[in-house]
Amino acid sequence: MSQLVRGVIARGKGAPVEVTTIVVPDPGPGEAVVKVQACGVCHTDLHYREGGINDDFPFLLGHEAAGVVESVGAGVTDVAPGDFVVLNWRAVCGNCRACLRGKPWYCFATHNATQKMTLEDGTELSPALGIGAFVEKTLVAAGQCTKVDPSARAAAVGLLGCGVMAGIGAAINTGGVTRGDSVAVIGCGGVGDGAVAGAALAGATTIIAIDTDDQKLEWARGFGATHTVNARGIDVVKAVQDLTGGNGADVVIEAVGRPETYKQAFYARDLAGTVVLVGVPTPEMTIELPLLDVFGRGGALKSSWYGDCLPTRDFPMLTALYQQGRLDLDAFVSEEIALDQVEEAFGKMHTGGVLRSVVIF
Ligand SMILES: NC(=O)c1ccc[n+]([C@@H]2O[C@H](COP(=O)([O-])OP(=O)(O)OC[C@H]3O[C@@H](n4cnc5c(N)ncnc54)[C@H](O)[C@@H]3O)[C@@H](O)[C@H]2O)c1
Ligand SMILES: [Zn+2]
Ligand SMILES: [Zn+2]
Repeated sequence: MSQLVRGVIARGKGAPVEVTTIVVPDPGPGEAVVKVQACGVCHTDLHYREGGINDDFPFLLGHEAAGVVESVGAGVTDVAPGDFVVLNWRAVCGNCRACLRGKPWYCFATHNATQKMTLEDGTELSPALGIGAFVEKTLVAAGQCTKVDPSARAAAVGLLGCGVMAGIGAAINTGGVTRGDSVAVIGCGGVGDGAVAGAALAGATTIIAIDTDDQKLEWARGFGATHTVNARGIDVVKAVQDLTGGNGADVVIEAVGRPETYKQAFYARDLAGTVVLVGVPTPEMTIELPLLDVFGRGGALKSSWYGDCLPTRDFPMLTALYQQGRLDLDAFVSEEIALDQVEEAFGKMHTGGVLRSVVIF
């Protein structure tokens, strides 16, 4: 029997989101229905509602969530009703070329639920990042559910489902930050501060946080930034060079997704440094770089999807660090909000004052 629940959808490009009734089918083979307890508001949800990712409206937004498995379909053995799980948007297949080559974070056969959640009139919804979790209950593939310590706070560990994981993983997994490194992070929202926290966990000794908002910079210090730079009206590349003995940073992480910050990231690295691109640009964005500059700089230019994470390895590990007081996930949660405040939370991404708004059910 399908169930009727409340959820947040984006109907068309740029239109404000709305709370409406969603039809959640029973889980089919390999699927699970999860009672969502908390779901963070990520900038990628705003990209969806602005039509910046694709045009498959209407979207069921939300993808950074933790909750409890309510029911599972045939053949599901890894999770059972009652399990506390963090949802992931990349359930790796184990069999594709990427998986077999030991790089499952590039899995191109990601399994999401095959059935669709719909509106009451039968309109099929596109779940954001294959999840859709601004909803009381959601249908996902069982492989999208990763069990973590059930005593952990849902609002905190749910953030591992996207932004904070993307940031920590960009630093540790993609950037390979190690003890003694200098790291610059451009954009200190939930993702960028995840990168700051990841760099600190990895033992970086210089961590430069860069943002246009002083409040964000103050929070970045709390996550381990050793230096902060307000990017307004200054030469960001020079600022990073000045703080790294003229060299540029060993690892530069871009967590904004704009042409000017992509360009800053490219030039702010040490000649042998690594640039990690995490911010998501829109399809029309471009930058021009002299080929001599591309050629003349060694190191590596990488992008990072989901922090090159393995949810089954990384979610329980980071939850353990959180429980031990070594990773302050609570500090990412600026406010707990209700389902009908998602549009307001999008507004705060521009006006500031909030690191992560988290919808609590
Ligand atoms: N690659 C991935 O796997 C992945 C995962 C999640 C999110 N993202 C992307 O990462 C980006 C950041 O997401 P978020 O949720 O942290 O967003 P956010 O809105 O919380 O944070 C963005 C930050 O960038 C700052 N900023 C804006 N313009 C700037 C500039 N010119 N210089 C320096 N700082 C500037 C803002 O003040 C803000 O603090 C988005 O593009 C999002 O889509 C990527
Ligand atoms: Zn695969
Ligand atoms: Zn996200």
